[in-house]
Amino acid sequence: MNGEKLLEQAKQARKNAYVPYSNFPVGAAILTGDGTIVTGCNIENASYGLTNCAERTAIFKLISEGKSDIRMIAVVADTAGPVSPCGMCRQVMAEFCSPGTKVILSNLNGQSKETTVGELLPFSFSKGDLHGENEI
Ligand SMILES: O=c1ccn([C@H]2C[C@H](O)[C@@H](CO)O2)c(=O)[nH]1
Ligand SMILES: [Zn+2]
Repeated sequence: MNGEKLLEQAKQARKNAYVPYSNFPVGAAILTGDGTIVTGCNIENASYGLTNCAERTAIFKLISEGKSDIRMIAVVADTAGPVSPCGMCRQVMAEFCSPGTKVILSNLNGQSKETTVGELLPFSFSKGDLHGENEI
């Protein structure tokens, strides 16, 4: 499984997005160490703030299935350049990924950017901060 194939899965999941308010469907796909793929789409609500992004849908599905070991995340939307995950999703990625975990961001024209969770959210708040273990 490579980034291109994972992006294809994200594009498929994007078709399931529930976006009556923004009309901005987003798809995400996660690859784990054992080759499992879990996908997600954004799911909106009449109470706008309850919206769940595609990335968090995929991560929460994965965790709720008792899986972890995220190796790669792909995200796709109809943006001018590669889509850029929101801050909330970056924080959730930081919780369940390593700083080096690969993230492939793309648009529908095939413009894509490969980055990492650590690049997307440097100096993130984490478990260690709660327990007094992190130093600057
Ligand atoms: O990376 C992103 C950016 C935005 N959205 C969603 C949230 C909302 O449903 C819509 C517009 O912000 O796109 C995602 O799912 N992922
Ligand atoms: Zn988000």
